[in-house]
Amino acid sequence: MTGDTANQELENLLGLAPVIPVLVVDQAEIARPLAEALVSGGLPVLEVTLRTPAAFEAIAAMAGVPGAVVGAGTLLNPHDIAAAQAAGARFGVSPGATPSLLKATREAEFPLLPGMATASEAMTLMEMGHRVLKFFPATAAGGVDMLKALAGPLPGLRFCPTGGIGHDTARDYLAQPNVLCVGGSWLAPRDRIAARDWDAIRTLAEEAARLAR
Ligand SMILES: O=C(O)C(=O)C[C@H](O)[C@H](O)COP(=O)(O)O
Repeated sequence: MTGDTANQELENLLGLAPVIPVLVVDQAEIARPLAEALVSGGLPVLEVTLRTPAAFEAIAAMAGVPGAVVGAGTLLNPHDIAAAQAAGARFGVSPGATPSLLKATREAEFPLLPGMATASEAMTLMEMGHRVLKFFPATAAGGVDMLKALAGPLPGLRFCPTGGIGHDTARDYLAQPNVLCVGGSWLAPRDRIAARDWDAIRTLAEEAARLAR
C-alpha cells in the first residue's frame, strides 16, 4: 500500500462518522455488546486501545459486528501490528510516532493514524508520506487554536484530534476545516460499561453522531 493509498483509506474511514470512540476493554465478553451499542448509535469506527490483555480478543469480537470498522489504538511498537491485523483491525492509531513503527506499518500495509503534537512532528510525518494525523493530546497541546495555527503553513494535513475532548468541545474541533473527526473516550464511560448499560452508551453515540462536521 503506497502512502497515497493509505492516506485515502484513512480519509475514507475517518469520514464515516464525526467521532471515533476510544475504548479500553478489560473483559473480552463485553466487546460485542459495546460495539453493537456504538454502531447502532451511529458510530461505526471504533478504536480499541492495546492497553489491556483483552484488547486483541476484543478487536476480533468487535470486527464481527456488522458495520463496525475496528482499529487498534495505543500502537507503540512493531510487534503489535501483526497481532492487530490478525485480530481484524483495519487500521492502527498511535499516540506518537517512531521511525520503526512507521516503517513496520508501511511494510505490513497497515494504515496508521500516527500521533503528533508539534509542527516539527507534523512535518516529519509529512516527509514520510502521511497527511492524515492524530493530534494528541489535543487539549493539552493547544486545542483548536493549535489546529488553526497549523492550517496556514501545513494546508495539506487533516487531523483527528484526541485527548481531553468531550461532547461539548467536540463541536469546536469539528468546525475546523482541517479536522476530519475527533476521538474520545467519553462515549464509553467505565461506570456505564461496568453496569452493562448499553442503552446509555447507545444514547451517547447517537448524540455524538449528530455532531456536524
Ligand atoms: O491510548 C491511546 O492510544 C492514546 O493515544 C490515548 C487516547 O487516544 C486518549 O487517552 C483518549 O483521550 P481521552 O478521550 O481524553 O480519554
